[in-house]
Amino acid sequence: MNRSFEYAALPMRVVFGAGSLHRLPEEVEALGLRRVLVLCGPRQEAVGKQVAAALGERCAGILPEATMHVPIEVARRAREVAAELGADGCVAVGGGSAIGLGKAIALAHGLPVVAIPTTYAGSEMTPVWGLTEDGAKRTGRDPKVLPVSVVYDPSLTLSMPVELAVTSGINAIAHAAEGLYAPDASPIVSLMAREGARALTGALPAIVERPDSLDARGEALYGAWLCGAVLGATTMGLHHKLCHTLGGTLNLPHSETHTVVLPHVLAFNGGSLNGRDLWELEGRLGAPRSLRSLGMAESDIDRIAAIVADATFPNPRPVTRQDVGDLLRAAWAGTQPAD
Ligand SMILES: NC(=O)C1=CN([C@@H]2O[C@H](COP(=O)(O)OP(=O)(O)OC[C@H]3O[C@@H](n4cnc5c(N)ncnc54)[C@H](O)[C@@H]3O)[C@@H](O)[C@H]2O)C=CC1
Ligand SMILES: O=C(O)/C=C\C(=O)CC(=O)O
Repeated sequence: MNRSFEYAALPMRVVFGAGSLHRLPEEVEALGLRRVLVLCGPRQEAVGKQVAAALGERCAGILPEATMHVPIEVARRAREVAAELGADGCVAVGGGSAIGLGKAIALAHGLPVVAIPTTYAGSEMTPVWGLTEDGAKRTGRDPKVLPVSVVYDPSLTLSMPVELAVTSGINAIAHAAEGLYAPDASPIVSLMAREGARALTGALPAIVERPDSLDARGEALYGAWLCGAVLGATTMGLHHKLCHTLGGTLNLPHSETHTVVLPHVLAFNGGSLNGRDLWELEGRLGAPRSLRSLGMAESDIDRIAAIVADATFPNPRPVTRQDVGDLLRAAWAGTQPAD
């Protein structure tokens, strides 16, 4: 075989294991940080306080205002708070929204981010930032938003509702699926993608059956780490472009949108993960399978199809406006994807 690829390892530390939250103070100390701002979502203020307590006098304050898709107003306020407090870094605890808020501060002020992920979204492993302004989501890559240290503690994911664990796990599988056919894929990325998808497809049914299983939660978080690393290393295609547009333009929920759309994109693109199999797995896991059930109006389909078809992104198969419209109509109605 005539192999040809490029691969750049991202500079970051990972600490993984149940109970590893207790390693946070030494991570922060090793970075030389003295006044960190703790970021979390309003529904996770308790875990934000737990993190602040672990940090002791190194915590400058808590901002429990992380919001999905990082609205620009929320980003601006967080940047102001960080500056007012004289913060020299951020600790973001939560899902992609909390970590995204840390990245928004890093993008403007260059403060290092330590991430403690509590979902499987994978933002902690990427130099990708996202901001939503005037109904449109912009994303970009910048090395300064890549978290410098990531503490994965599966025990912090036990509180994640099973419904979110399922959709967030499928969000992670989406990174693996598109990483496998990305133009900048490489052998190490493909290994991570296959192993991440394997871990998650095994762990999600186990979580549904036994939500309190730390082993299953740990296996899912391990898979999420790998899939997040795939997202960080490759350029995503049609699936991620569709989900960004649906999320940023219509404010649809992130992981649920990924869950509904992915089987249809896989059926369209082909590739090594099968869309029909995933759709059937989603049915067994009780996951949402229609955009209609997420609140999308049918009348928005053509508008989203036009935005996506006019955008530039790599994809293994060329995409027309008609293709995107047909795909969205099937995902909106929740019909079984084509074989
Ligand atoms: N820049 C990047 O590389 C990436 C960015 N993202 C962004 O992240 C956002 C979505 O992140 P998600 O993690 O899907 O959602 P999220 O961070 O908004 O979390 C969803 C809800 O679940 C709660 N939650 C999270 N973990 C929990 C736990 N363990 N127990 C109980 N409640 C918990 C949160 O507080 C929130 O209310 C989107 O804005 C998306 O664009 C997602 C993936 C990668
Ligand atoms: O939208 C962002 O903030 C950046 C990337 C992602 O959300 C990746 C994804 O769609 O899961």
